Amino acid sequence: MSTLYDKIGGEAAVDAAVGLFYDKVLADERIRHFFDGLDMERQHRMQKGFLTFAFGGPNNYSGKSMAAAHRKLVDEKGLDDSHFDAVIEDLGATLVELGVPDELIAEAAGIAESVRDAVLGRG
Ligand code: HEM
Repeated sequence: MSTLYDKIGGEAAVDAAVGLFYDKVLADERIRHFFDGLDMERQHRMQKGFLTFAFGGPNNYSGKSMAAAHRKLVDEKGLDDSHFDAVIEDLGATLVELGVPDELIAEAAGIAESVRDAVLGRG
């Protein structure tokens, strides 16, 4: 059965989406401050890791848990649901621009939702 990742277009789609998504996140006044001062490599790890995950892609990510990766942001910078909502919105806008059908966008948002509590340190 083909996964959402395959349906969206696999790694090529992730690569196409990374640049667009990055521009939206950094232009988004609700969340851009979380990325201030991060080097490009870390930025890229976040964007690509986020998109691959949201597309249900191959789980090559071997870094920290979602909770550990975002703990400082929650504890020191007040990362909360409103910021999570903003990222999901930017993801949706990115995929609309790439011509991804609505039902696949909804699927990607659903996958991202599945780690909301972990990212926000609620378990
Ligand atoms: C589905 C939700 C999310 C996923 C799958 C995700 C994924 C990731 C991944 C894979 C990393 C890299 C961790 C590492 O290798 O060190 C990361 C780091 C990061 N994430 Fe997320 N993220 C999500 C939500 C968010 C949200 C809502 C924000 C802020 C608005 C955010 C901001 C960041 C930042 C700033 C880093 C870098 C932290 C650092 O390097 O110190 N993430 N995220």
